[in-house]
Amino acid sequence: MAQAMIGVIGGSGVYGVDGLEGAEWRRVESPWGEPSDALLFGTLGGTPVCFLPRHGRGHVQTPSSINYRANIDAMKRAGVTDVISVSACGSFREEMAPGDFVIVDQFIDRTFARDKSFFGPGCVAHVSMAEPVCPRLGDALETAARACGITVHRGGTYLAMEGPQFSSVAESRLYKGWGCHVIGMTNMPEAKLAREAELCYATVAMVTDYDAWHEDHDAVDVAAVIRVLTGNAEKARALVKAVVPAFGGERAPCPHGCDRALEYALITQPEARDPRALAMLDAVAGRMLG
Ligand SMILES: CSC[C@H]1O[C@H](OP(=O)(O)O)[C@H](O)[C@@H]1O
Ligand SMILES: Nc1ncnc2[nH]cnc12
Repeated sequence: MAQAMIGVIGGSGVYGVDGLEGAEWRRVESPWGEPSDALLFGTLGGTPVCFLPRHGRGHVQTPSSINYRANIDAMKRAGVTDVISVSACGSFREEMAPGDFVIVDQFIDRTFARDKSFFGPGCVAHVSMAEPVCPRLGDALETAARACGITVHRGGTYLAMEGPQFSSVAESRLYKGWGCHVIGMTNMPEAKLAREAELCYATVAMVTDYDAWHEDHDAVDVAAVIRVLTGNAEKARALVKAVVPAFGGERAPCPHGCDRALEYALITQPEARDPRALAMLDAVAGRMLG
């Protein structure tokens, strides 16, 4: 049985980890290009942690310019087993109010200007995204959030939009009508790539606003997001500090199969695989490709 290493991808407002012991920023090279930043390594209560600011320090990457493949590959390469994605979001539900956290369990991917797979010509794979979020990681996050006194909702659908502009009123009403719970710009293709890399993945979506559908609230703008973000970010850092020690010691394989996602996904015949494609997949799929 292996030891867990928890990867934390910090979104808007979350640019570090509280109480990280032995903290050290280290660049991780990836064949997929430049990750958003160096990775911050350390331990929390003895459990290894690796933190990556999704937009880079200083928030320099847009949702569309983030190299999601390099970010996930770098984490996999560094030994991460579980990814906690911390993300600001708008809400389509009255009861999911600014300041609340949502542990989402579904995504609708409306992004269109991003590289979405590690696989392609020369090595084709189709992983299941039916259940994109790891319930074991979600359980740990829910328990830790409640222990921290955070108002947390379990389950919800996150609509990933391309951005960087926010939605129109018509779009916001449309997504609400589709049954979505929250909206953001970054969790896709991040969640798809984490699944391809056989990493457990869960999102803590921190509500900052009611997007543009709510008649009693102004449509979202960055100033409104930032007003709520500061408090949310403090709660998120407390949550990370509380959840990581739950992963200490030896750990059983994922009961939901996240760590074996490629087992029935690769379809290119071994003799037809392109060695150049395989070389790029050494970290993500080395377990399966030998
Ligand atoms: C600063 S508001 C819009 C911005 O915030 C969210 O980022 P993240 O998911 O990284 O927290 C949203 O997706 C947009 O990128
Ligand atoms: N309303 C919203 N739409 C997209 N991304 C967001 N991030 C925070 N609030 C958002």
